Amino acid sequence: MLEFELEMPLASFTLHAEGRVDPGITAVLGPSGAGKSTLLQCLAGLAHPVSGRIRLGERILYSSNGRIFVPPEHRGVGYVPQQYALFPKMTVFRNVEYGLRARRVPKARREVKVEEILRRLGIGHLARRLPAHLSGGEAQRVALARALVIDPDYILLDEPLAALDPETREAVRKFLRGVLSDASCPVLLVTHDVEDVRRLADRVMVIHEGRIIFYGGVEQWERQGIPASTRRVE
Ligand SMILES: Nc1ncnc2c1ncn2[C@@H]1O[C@H](COP(=O)(O)OP(=O)(O)OP(=O)(O)O)[C@@H](O)[C@H]1O
Repeated sequence: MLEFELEMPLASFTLHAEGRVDPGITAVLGPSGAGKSTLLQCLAGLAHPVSGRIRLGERILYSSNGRIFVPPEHRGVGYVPQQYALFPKMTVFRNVEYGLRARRVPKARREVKVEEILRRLGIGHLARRLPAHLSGGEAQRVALARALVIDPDYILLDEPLAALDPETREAVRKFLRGVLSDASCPVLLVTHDVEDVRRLADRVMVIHEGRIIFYGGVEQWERQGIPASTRRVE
């Protein structure tokens, strides 16, 4: 289980997020500008809160009191940012290999791991391509392969389906469900689309102005009629 309590002043409000995430897929919802991406960046170790703590099981990843800040590459996090952020001059293979190199995994082992994940995600044939020559759906899979190849302890996906056309979106949804359904770790998936919640999520977390105002099952969320709003509530 991933537990956190985070405080970080933002442009127009302070992110003050306190919660826990159980294993399985949690859809993260909330109006634009609510703090969803910032929360994921804090959990990944890419944004610095002013105070708080993050705990994954027994491991403390961040504690302002204890002066602990585990850097992203040592958190065991699989993170897919909004625009995938693939390295443009590296092939697909090198992009996916990157996290293993950073962890000093030996070359032979790296090759086995990368080939295995590319095959699992159905993109083995793209290994030598550069990101500029990938479709949106293919780039999405490469970003996911890069996040999963390190066998992450938790997974953060920031609007992984947003840039896709409706047809690809549906295909990628099925594929994500397949890949992540056996993930026994916490997965946070930011989305604005109610269909993503219904098809992918085990639970829902709703953020409003930097605070978590709901965390619970999909049915409970539907019963309460909380919208997967795309607009800031004025
Ligand atoms: N480093 C920062 N310092 C100060 N303010 C920030 C910082 N990063 C983001 N913000 C502001 O914090 C608010 C939350 O931004 P964030 O990107 O986390 O929202 P979001 O819920 O992911 O939105 P969207 O759904 O549009 O992607 C916004 O008002 C944004 O302008």
